[in-house]
Amino acid sequence: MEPTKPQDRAKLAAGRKAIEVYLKDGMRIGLGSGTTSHWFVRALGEKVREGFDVAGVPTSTATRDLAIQCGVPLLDLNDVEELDLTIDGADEIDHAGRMIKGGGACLLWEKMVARVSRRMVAVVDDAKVVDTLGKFPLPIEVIRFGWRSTGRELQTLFGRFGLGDAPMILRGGEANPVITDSGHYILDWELDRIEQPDALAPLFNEIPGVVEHGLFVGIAHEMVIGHADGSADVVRLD
Ligand SMILES: O=C(CO)[C@H](O)[C@H](O)COP(=O)(O)O
Repeated sequence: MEPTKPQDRAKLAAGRKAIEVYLKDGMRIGLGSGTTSHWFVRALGEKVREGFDVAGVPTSTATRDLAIQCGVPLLDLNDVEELDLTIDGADEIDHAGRMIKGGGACLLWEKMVARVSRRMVAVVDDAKVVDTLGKFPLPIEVIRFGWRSTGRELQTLFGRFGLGDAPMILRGGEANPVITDSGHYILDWELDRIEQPDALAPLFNEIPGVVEHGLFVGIAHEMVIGHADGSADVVRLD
């Protein structure tokens, strides 16, 4: 079914363009999460029905379920040394291809799958492209044990970058916290402007309790930017 909302039409345009430009018979593909990636997965299902031999590693249980519904054959990441390509969305992307991801709480699997992919293509609607990352709250996946303590360490780290005022927000709230596919919590950080994403990104994983963070730097090779009129631009980043 064709979407009616302009942003959804832009997401569909990006997903379709990704199929047109990148998909080749025989490919093994990382299947991203979120609504934009899901347009891609649906379009991939159509290709499978046309006879394409493709298979994918899903980056969330939601994408796994959709892929099964669409008839896209699945692979286990354990059995894959390298993927040809990952197609995945983003919550924000700057002109250098640095991204904030994890709005759908899937950042851990998304980063693991992107890492084993020869190429990673970000599919976004044009509202996601920004000059400076940070308006979208940065998601950080933490283990449940001592999550406040981990959060305080994160606050200290942000303070070193002049970002120390952001409150600690547990996604879903304490009464009903969001639990990721791997059983963790998400802390969302309203940082407003992340001026030094490259310097900040490697420091999160030094904090015990942090499982993964939603800054994806040096990961995307290309981006496909969809527009509500159905057109889409391909931007190469390397
Ligand atoms: O990172 C993600 C999920 O963890 C998604 O790629 C991101 O949230 C974009 O989603 P959408 O395509 O629905 O806007």
